[in-house]
Amino acid sequence: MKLILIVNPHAKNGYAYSKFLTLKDMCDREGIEYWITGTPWQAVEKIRRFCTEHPEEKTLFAGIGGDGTMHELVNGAAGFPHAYVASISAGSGNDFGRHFNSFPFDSESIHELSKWDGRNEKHDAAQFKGDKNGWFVNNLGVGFDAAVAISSNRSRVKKWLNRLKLGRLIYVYYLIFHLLRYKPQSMTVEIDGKTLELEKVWFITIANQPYYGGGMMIAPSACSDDGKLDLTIVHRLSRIKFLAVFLSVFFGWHLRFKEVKTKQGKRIKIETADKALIHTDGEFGGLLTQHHPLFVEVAPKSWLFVPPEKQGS
Ligand SMILES: Nc1ncnc2c1ncn2[C@@H]1O[C@H](COP(=O)(O)OP(=O)(O)OP(=O)(O)O)[C@@H](O)[C@H]1O
Repeated sequence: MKLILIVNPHAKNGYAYSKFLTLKDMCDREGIEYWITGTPWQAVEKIRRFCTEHPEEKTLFAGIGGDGTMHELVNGAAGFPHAYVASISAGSGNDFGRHFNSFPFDSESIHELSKWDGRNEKHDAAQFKGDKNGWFVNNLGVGFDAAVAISSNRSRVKKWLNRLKLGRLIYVYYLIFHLLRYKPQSMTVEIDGKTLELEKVWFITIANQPYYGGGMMIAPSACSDDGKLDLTIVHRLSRIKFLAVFLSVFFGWHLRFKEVKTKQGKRIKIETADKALIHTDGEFGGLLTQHHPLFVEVAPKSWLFVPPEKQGS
């Protein structure tokens, strides 16, 4: 059994990297392999290549980063029966760790992982196909929430605000920015063969676990090993009421609004005659357009997770 640490040097604005440097000598001394990624998506390609070239070797890939890093690890490992995934928490939002449980970022965790005995849990992920293809493990969003997440991720100011521990301000800024400009759209959603025609849709999220946006409980009933995905659909409401709904997600009160629909399903198709942004685990997931409908399908128990032995880290 093999352990490979995967360090995203950009997670939490370089915190993951600078902290890892304090543990690097220990890893070198103890022969623990680590990859420090050079570009986004490199981890996915390296994991797939490694798993293909070493089909007999049970390998545990432990991500040092946040949700974007774990998104890459699951995209690399999903579908390989000998690839296992763990998370060492070193990101800003860490919704992955909130649900699945991460290891704390310290030498004890690395030691524990290096003595891993094969213990694991099987979880669902989902595959999406559209303008872009891939897997997600936390959630996928279409529309307003994707616009806010993607604008915030791309913002150069975010880095500086994060250094001042004011990173959330950038979400508030883009929340207001898109709230004033966003045009809700008509969408057709097919869930396990049943069609819903929806008007004035602000956003649709498809969740595998409850948390998103750094701790908001968007889908309280979502369960990552039930073979189903949980949809939250927000539509047909004024800008001002939408703001109230969006803010209520922080307290989990959004389900009390009649304009918020929840559904469960295994196979989902979303179409629009307009154009909408998609995020997958908070990362850019392509565009929903007339020419590129979005297909999402749950992949039950398709990846193997190694949680800390002491839960709640
Ligand atoms: N070597 C790299 N160079 C640049 N970007 C990278 C590299 N490796 C991964 N990334 C990207 O870095 C971004 C941020 O990573 P991540 O999401 O893990 O950290 P975070 O934003 O601090 O945490 P969270 O998403 O939990 O708030 C992701 O989009 C990921 O794809």
